[in-house]
Amino acid sequence: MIRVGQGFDVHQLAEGRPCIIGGVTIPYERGLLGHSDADVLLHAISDAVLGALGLGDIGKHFPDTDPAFKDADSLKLLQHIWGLVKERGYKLGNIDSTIIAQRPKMLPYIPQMVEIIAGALEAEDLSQVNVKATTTEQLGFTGRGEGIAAQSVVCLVKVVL
Ligand SMILES: Nc1ccn([C@@H]2O[C@H](COP(=O)(O)O)[C@@H](O)[C@H]2O)c(=O)n1
Ligand SMILES: C[C@@]1(CO)OP(=O)(O)OP(=O)(O)OC[C@H]1O
Repeated sequence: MIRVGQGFDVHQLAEGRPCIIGGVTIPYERGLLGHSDADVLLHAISDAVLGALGLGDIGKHFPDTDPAFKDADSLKLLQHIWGLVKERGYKLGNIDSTIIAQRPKMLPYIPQMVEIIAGALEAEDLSQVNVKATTTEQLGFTGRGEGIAAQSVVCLVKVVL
């Protein structure tokens, strides 16, 4: 038995904020704005995992009106969600994600993101976790550098005992 989910998220780029993507703090002149640390990639992954379980979305579990999640570490939110996966007897099949950003250049940071995501999702092998990046060729809000988007698709596999 497998279950598949997809997630998509967008955060605005703003001055005076750290640029945290996939759990990695990337040196950049601006960062992502949100109620939490605004880790757009971990949010897309969280939504993909919740979608696979039929459990709604990240805002349902961690409302952006709740002060408890102000500046929350999105890795901790994902780890909590992964607990729900394990409770239901699933493990990671594979996950594939794309960061949509004109800048900064993500490629140097992707191996570290993969390690962090693989840790949170308890992957048996790093090949189960793929992260890609693309520009939008200077088109649209991502192309103008107004924000960064991310999308993710996950496959969960029922653990056979
Ligand atoms: N923010 C980004 C965007 C892209 N990359 C890498 O560059 C490659 C080419 O991007 P195009 O949008 O021109 O197709 C892409 O495949 C990524 O490897 C990146 O590192 N950071
Ligand atoms: C993560 C949460 C909660 O702190 O806040 P944001 O960082 O604003 O992120 P978003 O992807 O808009 O929605 C989920 C929120 O509930």
